[in-house]
Parts: sequence; structure tokens; C-alpha cells
Amino acid sequence: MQKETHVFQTEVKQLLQLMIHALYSNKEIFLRELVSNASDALDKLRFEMVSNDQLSEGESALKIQLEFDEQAKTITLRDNGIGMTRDEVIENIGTIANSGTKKFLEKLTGDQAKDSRLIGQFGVGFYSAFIVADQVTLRTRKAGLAADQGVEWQSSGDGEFTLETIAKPTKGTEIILHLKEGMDEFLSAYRLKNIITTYSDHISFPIEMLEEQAVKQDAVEQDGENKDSDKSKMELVWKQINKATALWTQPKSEISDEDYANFYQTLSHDFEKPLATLHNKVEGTLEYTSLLYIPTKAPFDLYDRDRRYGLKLYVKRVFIMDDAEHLMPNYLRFVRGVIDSNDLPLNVSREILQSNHVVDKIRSASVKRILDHLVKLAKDEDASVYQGFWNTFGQVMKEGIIEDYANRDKLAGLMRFSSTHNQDAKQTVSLADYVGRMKEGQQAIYYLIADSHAAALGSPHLEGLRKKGIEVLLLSDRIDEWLVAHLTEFEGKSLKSINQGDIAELADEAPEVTEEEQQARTSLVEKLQQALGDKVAEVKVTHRLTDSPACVVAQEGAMTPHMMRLMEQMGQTLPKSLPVLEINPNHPLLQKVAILDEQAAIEPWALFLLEQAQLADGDNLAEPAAFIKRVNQLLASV
Ligand SMILES: Nc1ncnc2c1ncn2[C@@H]1O[C@H](COP(=O)(O)OP(=O)(O)OP(=O)(O)O)[C@@H](O)[C@H]1O
Repeated sequence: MQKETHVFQTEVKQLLQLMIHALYSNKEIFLRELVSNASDALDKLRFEMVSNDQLSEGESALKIQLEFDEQAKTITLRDNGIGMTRDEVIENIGTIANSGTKKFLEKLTGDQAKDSRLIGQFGVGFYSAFIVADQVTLRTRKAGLAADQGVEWQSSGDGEFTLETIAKPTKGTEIILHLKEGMDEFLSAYRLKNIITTYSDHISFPIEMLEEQAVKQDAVEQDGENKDSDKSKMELVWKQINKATALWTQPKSEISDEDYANFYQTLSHDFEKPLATLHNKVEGTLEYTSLLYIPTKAPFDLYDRDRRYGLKLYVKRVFIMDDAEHLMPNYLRFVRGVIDSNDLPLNVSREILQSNHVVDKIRSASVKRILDHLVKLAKDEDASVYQGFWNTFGQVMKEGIIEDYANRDKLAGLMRFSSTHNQDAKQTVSLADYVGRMKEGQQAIYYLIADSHAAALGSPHLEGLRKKGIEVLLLSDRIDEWLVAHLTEFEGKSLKSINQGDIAELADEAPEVTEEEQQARTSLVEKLQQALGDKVAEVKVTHRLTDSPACVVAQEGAMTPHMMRLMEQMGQTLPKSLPVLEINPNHPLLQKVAILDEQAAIEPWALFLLEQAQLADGDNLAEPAAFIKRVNQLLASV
């Protein structure tokens, strides 16, 4: 087939530009990325060969070779892995951007240091070749196809690439980098070897480089006169330069922190050191090894629904799949690592994983390991470490309360909230802290849910409790309504919303009122009730408020207004449950209303009190213009 030219998709073009500039300070990672791709290609072939040994094409040793040419200024990386068809080349490296690319580009900040970290996580893999090369040639042939079905891809990274069908006798992929000006540092065996042993020592396949070695001359020649002279000449031979042992199979005592960290980088593309590394070998009825990492930074697509998460699954050292999501519950999707099982079949599929007791056991033991480690971190004297974890992953951990019933108690202990104790928007208060500060006889752990921390902190509902010195947790994450629906108690203390039903601690504080006052109150309540009709479930005198004139609360057991708003935003139509309007009869506004007699005069006040209470609660008024008109009329009339 003739050479044809294609253009990169716009997103790919943007990405290339960005990478070339932003990753400059970390340029040697190109090699790690390409080696990682080669290793993936070998993993895939090894897996395919389990059911089809023809694919080996007579080459049983799977390996990666690296060489450089000082004159031509090129570096070549070669693997004898699975290779790619023409269509796969087009799809994988060229016209079609990775599904995350757009989202990734939207996340960019313009700050080089931050962006380069993002790029790393995003795993731009192959394109990182253009950090050091101004021309890249990729030659590949899919294992199992005929020798003349090879493909050559070529690009200088400036918007276009060419494709040509070529003959390639050996399966696999070869990438030739034509180095840019100023990149001569990579034309050095020492430097290349160093990068490989730093980043790719524990890739499970051998990586070879050419090395000079003295080789004995032919025996015939040696038969001559000078028999003793040890004639030998220097020759280049392929020598393995990495350890090529999967890191997790090594004894812990032989693995340095650096080894662990470098392997984490290979897995996650994250430049940051992981927060925790948990390496376990399990023997007995079940045999497997797990190497789990808790990252320090969240991946940029932590909340991306399309993103696949999970661990790499190996069976008896053979790579099976990436993102085996059944090995970790969804809420621990930020955990990276490897599980290598001796008990699963090699032909295991995602479907089998879904309902497999071996997987279930590995998963629950792995979850336990992660949670136990977090519990330990949370107890650490240096609170900043766990706090840092919570600031990054707290919202996701909250999903655990909903998702993971078996571990609910442990998870509850790991939760952190904002509270009136320190008023801070940062979530630093644990339920145990709260319980430790509970007043004598306090009935429940109180919380308030609002749309934002500021709205919660300024809520009129807090007034009465604040006066009594009772702490209230302030919840304003979207997930909090679901959290409290599932977390109804902690250490025998129930959790209770302060804008739903009555609060025992406040009811017993009702101040003495004279019979006359009581009558006046009853009549005020009746008047408002009549004016509001079916807009409210009830009007009653509050114990909650000290400064504000009124507030809305939900009836005991009914959905809070905040929850109703969330459900509506999610497109759920619900039968309206009406709010209870609580009034503060000591407030000057209410005293004003108390002396009005005519229903026509009371009505705008009643509506105004209800609507301002709803506004303070974060509700959107159905008729804002009518509200403003009413307020203006009332203001003009005073
Ligand atoms: N040496 C190779 N042999 C076979 N296929 C390859 C090779 N290098 C790249 N590919 C194919 O090209 C795709 C894109 O590679 P790239 O490195 O850009 O991203 P990735 O490997 O999918 O992502 P990540 O780098 O995050 O693992 C790969 O998924 C793979 O299918």
C-alpha cells in the first residue's frame, strides 16, 4: 500500500504541544513510558499464547531491546510482543484521542509543575517520545499476521503522521527516536542503563542492551604457531540490564523504598511518592500476593464515571488484565497496585471475576488491609498525615459508608467533618472527638446539612444549640445526605438532623410563659397557619431560634428540604412533603404581626416569614419576583 498521510485529532495535537513543553524538566520519563508499553505488549502476547502457542512464531523468549546510534543520533526500542495491525496503529496512536483527553485538557491550569504531574497521571505514554525526539518512526507487526502485514508509522509530532505497509519478518514493535538537538545526553550506554535501572528494573521481562565483550577467536586460527597467545576480539553482544523480576514476587527484605516508589510510578504515572505501600504474601488455603499503594494525590479523574479503576490482575505471574474493578470496591478506586493469584484460572474473564469466591476473599482481605492502615494513620501523633489523606480522598471515603456495609463501623471511625466546635470549613472532627465532647445527658450526635459550609454556619437552626453549647456537625458535601441516611448511629449514639423534628435538649428549656402570653402565642400561630394554608404542614413556636424570626424544619421522619432539592436536581419527582414553619414570638417582626387582626394584613407577613426562612435554608423560591414585590410593599408600609 502507498504511503498515506493522516492528521492528528485536534486534542492529540494539543496534547503533543503541551507535553513537549511541559514535561521538559522530566524528559527521561519517555523511556519509562515506552518500556512500559513494550512490557504491556509482551504481557498481552504471553496471555494470548496460553491458548494459542502459534503466536510465539518460534521465539519463546519475550524481551525488550534498547540500542542507540551515536552517528545517526537515534535510540531504538524493540519488543517481540503482540504488535499492532494497521487499524490498531491508527486507533491507538494518532487520530483518535483517548476518551479522557478532552477532560484532561480542561483540567490544565497553566502552571507547568502541576500540569506536568497531570500529564504523568494521564499516561500519555507513547507521545512522550516527542519530548526528546523530533521524528519518531514506529514499525510494528501483529503476532500471527503474515510478514508483509507490517506497518510503519512516522511523525514529527507537528500535526501529521504517515502510514505505510512494510515487510516485517519479526512480530512486535520497534520505535526509533530521532533525537532533537541538545538531547545527546541520551546517546550514552551509561545514561540509558541508569534510566532503565531507576524506572524499569522490575518490569517482568528482560531489557537488553548491546555490550562489548571479549570473544575467543576461531579455534582454527589458534592452531597456528603461537598457541599460547590468547587471541580474542571484542564483539557486541546483547546483555540483560534490568533485574526482570516482578517486584511483588521478591521478598520484602530485598526491596528498597526506592524500588517500591519507582514501581508505583510505573503503575500509576504519578510522580509523587505514594502515601502508603502495603505488600503482602498470603499462603494457606488461598495463595496470592498483593502490592497495594495509597497515593498521596488524587488522580485528576477521580470522579469521572467513564474512568476505569482497579488493580492489575496477574495469575501465576501472567498478566491478565488492567483495572480489574472487582478487586477493589468503588470507593477505594484510588488504590493502585497488583494482585497475583495462584488460585484463579488463566482464562479468567471480567464476568468470572464478578462472582468468584476467590476474588471475593482477596478483595475483602485487601480492603481490610487498606482500612487498617488508614486507622493506624488516623491514630498517628502527627495528625497532618491522615488529615492530608482526608482532604484528598474524604469525599470518596464517604461513599464507603453507603457502599460497604461490612466495614461501616471502621469507616465511621475514619470520617472527618466540619463542626461548630471550631467553625472551620476543613473537615477535621471525628465522630469520636464529637462523642468525647457531648454534654451530659445529650441524646444524639447532631448535624446540619446545607448547600455550603457558609450556609450551614450561618443557619438560624444553630441558634438555640449554640446558646446551650451543644456541638453540631456541619455537612455540606453533596454526598452527605446519603451518608447520614446510612450512618444512623456511632458507638450507640444516634445521629440526628437539627432541622427535622424536635430536639430534646431544647424542648425542656421552654421558658415559663404567663397564661396571657400563651394565649397570644396560640392566636398568632393560628393566624399564620390560616394565612399560609396548605403551604406548610404546621406552624409552631420554636425552641430552636434565639435571634431569627422564623425557620423551616422537616416533620419527624420526613425528607429534609435539602434532600428534596437534591432529589429534584437528579430529576426525581417526589410528593412534596410540607415544611413546618417555626416562629420566634420574641422577635420584633413577630410582635408586629401579633397585633394585626385583619387576615389581608397578616397574609403578606406570613408569606414573607415563610419565604425568608426557606431562603435561609438554601431553597429557591418558586416566585422570587412576587417575594420581592411583597417585601417592598411591607417595607413601604412601615
Ligand atoms: N510497543 C507496543 N506494542 C503494542 N502496542 C502498543 C505499543 N505501544 C503502544 N501500543 C498501543 O498504543 C496504545 C496507546 O499507548 P499509550 O502509551 O499512548 O497509552 P496507554 O499505554 O494506553 O496508556 P498508559 O500509558 O496510561 O498505559 C496502547 O494502549 C497500546 O494499545
